[in-house]
Amino acid sequence: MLQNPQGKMHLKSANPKITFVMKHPLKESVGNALRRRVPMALYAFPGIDEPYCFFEAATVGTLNDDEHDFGFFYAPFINKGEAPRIIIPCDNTDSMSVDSVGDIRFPVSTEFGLYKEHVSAIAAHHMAQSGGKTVYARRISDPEAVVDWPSMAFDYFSAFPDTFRFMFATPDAGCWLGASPELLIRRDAGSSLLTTMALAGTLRDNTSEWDEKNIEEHDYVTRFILDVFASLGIEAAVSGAEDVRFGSIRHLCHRITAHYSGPIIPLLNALSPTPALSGSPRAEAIDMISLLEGHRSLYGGYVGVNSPSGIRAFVNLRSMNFNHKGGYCLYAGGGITSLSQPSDEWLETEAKSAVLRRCISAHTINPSSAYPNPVYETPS
Ligand SMILES: C=C(O[C@@H]1C=C(C(=O)O)C=C[C@H]1O)C(=O)O
Repeated sequence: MLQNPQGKMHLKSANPKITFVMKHPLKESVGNALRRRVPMALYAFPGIDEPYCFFEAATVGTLNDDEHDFGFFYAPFINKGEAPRIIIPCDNTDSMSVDSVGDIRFPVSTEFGLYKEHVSAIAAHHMAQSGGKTVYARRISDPEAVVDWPSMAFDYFSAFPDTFRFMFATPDAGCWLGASPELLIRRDAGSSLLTTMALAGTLRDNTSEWDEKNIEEHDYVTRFILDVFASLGIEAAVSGAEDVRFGSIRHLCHRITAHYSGPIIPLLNALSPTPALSGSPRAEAIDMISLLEGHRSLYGGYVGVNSPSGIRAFVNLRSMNFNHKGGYCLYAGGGITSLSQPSDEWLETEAKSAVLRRCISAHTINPSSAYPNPVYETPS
């Protein structure tokens, strides 16, 4: 259904008590919600075309284990164990305005010169340490471009039907959209079966075998997840290696399952950010990221849905922060080890963000003079 946003559709609420009456086709409703600057969320689970959304009335609170709040939740990259924020459908139109965040200041685009300098420094650091990994991300931003966000989002979502697609707006987070291939946690209601994945390592072609660099950066993630589970007394099983496709690229993936019926929020917060988005050793990698990149906001944190059928959380990546009035910043990163080459890593971030950039260009109404076209420097 996301492929045909003009058509009629059944909208499902995450909260069984709320019925949504859509007066407009979906794309128009998204546009109206953004213009009205009220909290909203729209999402579609991997492999399912039917989007769920709350536009008409929604409020923002915190998601706690002991409260059965159903809705769309999100947490930032730097997460000091706080409960995620949650957007909950409600009966009243909320007076909260997404504008109350004030004017969003988007970080500037990371130029290749700075990127190369940072990636080289990180690789040298891991060489000196004889191991380890840091996930370094670049920003691609245009503070002024005006984009038709609903059309852009539906194009982007249509390109990645196997991902968790999301778009939401709140006063504290501003507006975000993304298509995440990376599951953080899934637990169905009434079941203690927990599923997660180690997803790290990227190839830009269809033929290469997984090499030492990719296997090393992947293994940090698998080991970290298993260590977190072990620290909570959770015994886990790891599946065989598989490739997960994202457009023209492939990621190395191991699915991990366990039985766990304990509180889920502490587990989510212990896992996030995994070394797929931070690095290893994790605390040191997070410090290095803060120093070199600055504030990541929600990129690298998680987004998800708590509903009567269970909880599903995904890593917030292949995503962007935008302002309904104009301006955006998208994020694209990759794991840097002692074996990293800055030009290769840059091309990896180009590949990860290619569809997002293409969709933005296709739906830009007035390219700003500061950044008329997404033309990227080719690394030398
Ligand atoms: C950091 C990103 O992706 C992560 C890093 C990967 C890698 O370094 O190979 C692969 C998948 C993701 O876990 C991103 O897309 O921004």
